[in-house]
Amino acid sequence: MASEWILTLTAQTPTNIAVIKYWGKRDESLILPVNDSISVTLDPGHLCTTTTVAVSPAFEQDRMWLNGKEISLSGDRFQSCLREIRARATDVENKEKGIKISKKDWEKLHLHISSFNNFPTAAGLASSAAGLACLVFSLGKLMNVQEDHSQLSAIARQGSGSACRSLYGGFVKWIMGKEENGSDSLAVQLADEKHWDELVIIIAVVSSRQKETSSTSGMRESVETSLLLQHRAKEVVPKRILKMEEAIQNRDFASFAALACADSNQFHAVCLDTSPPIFYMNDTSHRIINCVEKWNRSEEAPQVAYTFDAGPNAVLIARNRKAASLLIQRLLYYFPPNPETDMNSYVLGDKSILKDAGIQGIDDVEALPPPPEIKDKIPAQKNRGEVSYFICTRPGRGPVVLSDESQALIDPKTGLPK
Ligand SMILES: Nc1ncnc2c1ncn2[C@@H]1O[C@H](COP(=O)(O)OP(=O)(O)OP(=O)(O)O)[C@@H](O)[C@H]1O
Ligand SMILES: C[C@@](O)(CCOP(=O)(O)OP(=O)(O)O)CC(=O)O
Repeated sequence: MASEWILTLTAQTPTNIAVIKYWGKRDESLILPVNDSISVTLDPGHLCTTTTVAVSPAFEQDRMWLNGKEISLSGDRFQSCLREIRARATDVENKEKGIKISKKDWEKLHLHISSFNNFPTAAGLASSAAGLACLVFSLGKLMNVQEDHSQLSAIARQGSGSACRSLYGGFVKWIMGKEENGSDSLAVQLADEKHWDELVIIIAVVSSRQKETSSTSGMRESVETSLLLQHRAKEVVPKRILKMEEAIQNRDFASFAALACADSNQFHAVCLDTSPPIFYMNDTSHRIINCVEKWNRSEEAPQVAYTFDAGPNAVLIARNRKAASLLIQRLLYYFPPNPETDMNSYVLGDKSILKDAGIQGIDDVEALPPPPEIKDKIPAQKNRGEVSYFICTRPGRGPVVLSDESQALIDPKTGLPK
């Protein structure tokens, strides 16, 4: 091997939102869950991680930069992913650059990794899921790993449980598996993103001051203290998984919404059943649930499903574009922005939903009438400034390699972040 070359690869990976939740591990170090879970992959056009991985004989150690800042790779989770993926590396040849790397070379070659999330990191938007999935996917491609996406998902799982579901687009199931070594605890695709492309997803990023308990420690405490978690894992989730798979296959929104809302509520009930109790949702989250429940009950069939992860942010799944535009009207009525806020920075992502709703500027928000389901009742309270911003998105595709050099985050000449 000549010593001056640098080989790079860039990939993009989506985040995902669980509609049947993963909460609780049976093995902490391998990250093996106590139940199956199901998620929807979110459109990477709006929420994604981009990661460039580089290898060179000139690199002296493995290094990583996240959003431009160097971070340590010494944690067990990063180390597990690096070890597992290196163990599966195969021969790589790049004729154009005259580079040949043999399977055994990978053991001594070091990596530089630069990653960027196009949405806030550690803000309850599952950056760890997209981030760890992207790390494993991009390294797998760079090292010519032959394993399929499900096998890669079992490696990403060891970085963060929910990351395994980001190896596929559309609707994904993480099968908990039975093996002690975790080899059968992996993700499979239930349906791709085109299967149910009417769905529209609106995320309400709720302003929150308090630092929440991390998912990792929260679920550890629930496993140790919550009897409801044991009941949920044994009796409730297995049946719900079957029903949710059926609802997705049949595009049965009424069942999908009932199951997703019930499962989110039960996950938060498990958090309350934990000792000491964990509070992830706040008053704003509860107000959003009320708004959706009230509206759904006033219609013949549910229009929107809600689900909340380990934080106060709401993920709202509307049955179609029409329902999404009626939803954004309601959300903006109850949660108008602070004065001086530019609508362009208050509603992000697919802004065409806003256009469908007839909202161009702040004046249109102020002029919104109360939703009909509260008509003739006590005027609804407005909660200005309780939501930081909304993101409009949809179910999206799985990881892809980006071949356009301009999207790479590492300079191919220096081996350092651009
Ligand atoms: N692009 C990335 N590449 C590698 N690791 C990442 C990346 N983005 C985030 N992470 C890891 O995930 C951690 C943040 O995870 P954390 O669970 O705190 O937040 P989150 O996933 O954004 O929110 P939540 O889990 O509440 O939805 C970061 O500190 C980092 O270790
Ligand atoms: C509430 C959840 O979002 C919990 C996600 O937990 P993480 O995957 O972040 O936890 P670790 O495996 O410890 O990294 C539900 C879900 O995504 O299924």
